[in-house]
Amino acid sequence: MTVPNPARRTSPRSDLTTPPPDAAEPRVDPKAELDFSEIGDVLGNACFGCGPEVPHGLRITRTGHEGSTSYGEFTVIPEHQGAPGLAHGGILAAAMDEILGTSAWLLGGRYVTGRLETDFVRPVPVGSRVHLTARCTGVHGRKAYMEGEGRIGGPDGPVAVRAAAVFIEVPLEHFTEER
Ligand SMILES: CCCCCCCCCCCCCC(=O)SCCNC(=O)CCNC(=O)[C@H](O)C(C)(C)COP(=O)(O)OP(=O)(O)OC[C@H]1O[C@@H](n2cnc3c(N)ncnc32)[C@H](O)[C@@H]1OP(=O)(O)O
Repeated sequence: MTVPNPARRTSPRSDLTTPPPDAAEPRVDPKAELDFSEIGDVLGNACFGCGPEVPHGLRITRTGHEGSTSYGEFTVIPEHQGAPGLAHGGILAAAMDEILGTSAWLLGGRYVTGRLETDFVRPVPVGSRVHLTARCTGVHGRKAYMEGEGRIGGPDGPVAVRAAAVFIEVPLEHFTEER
């Protein structure tokens, strides 16, 4: 049996992260496009992914979107290292989680990651600028199916990481209730 080489696949999707045939096309909520301040009420500026002053955080900057496709960037710093001189895989997965979550946000609901699948395609040296892209591939009930990739050095740079995910819509209380 031939084992597929993940580096040669163009999508990391499994059955669990592939929208079902009756999934709806994603629709961006114009309010979500405009009302960016609301996410600050939920996440504040303490988010490891995008908090602008979180020590050793990813400090991802969101650079724009077209429909549900969102774009962002971050730089791999020494504190993100796993193997010597290279980004830790968990850091790259966190970066994908953040940009996938940004595209889910644009749908207008409040979403959390239910499942995140990641293919690590090539090593990412410390100091790299990683360009992130994510999009919604379908919506089914409370589930938003997402996928994206991270490229080294520029939007057309080599793909380093690919991810697919299912985000689940939750009520505001998910974030505010005491636990
Ligand atoms: C641009 C402007 C800026 C915007 C910035 C925003 C950026 C934000 C960036 C942030 C980025 C970081 C983001 C983060 O880091 S979010 C933090 C990480 N995630 C979590 O903490 C989530 C923890 N889990 C839960 O709270 C619950 O398990 C949830 C809420 C997910 C579901 O529990 P709940 O009891 O509510 O729902 P349910 O169990 O009835 O399931 C409902 C449906 O969902 C399906 N399902 C459930 N789990 C999975 C799964 N694992 N794979 C596939 N499917 C799954 C399930 O089959 C069912 O489908 P169906 O039977 O209806 O068909």
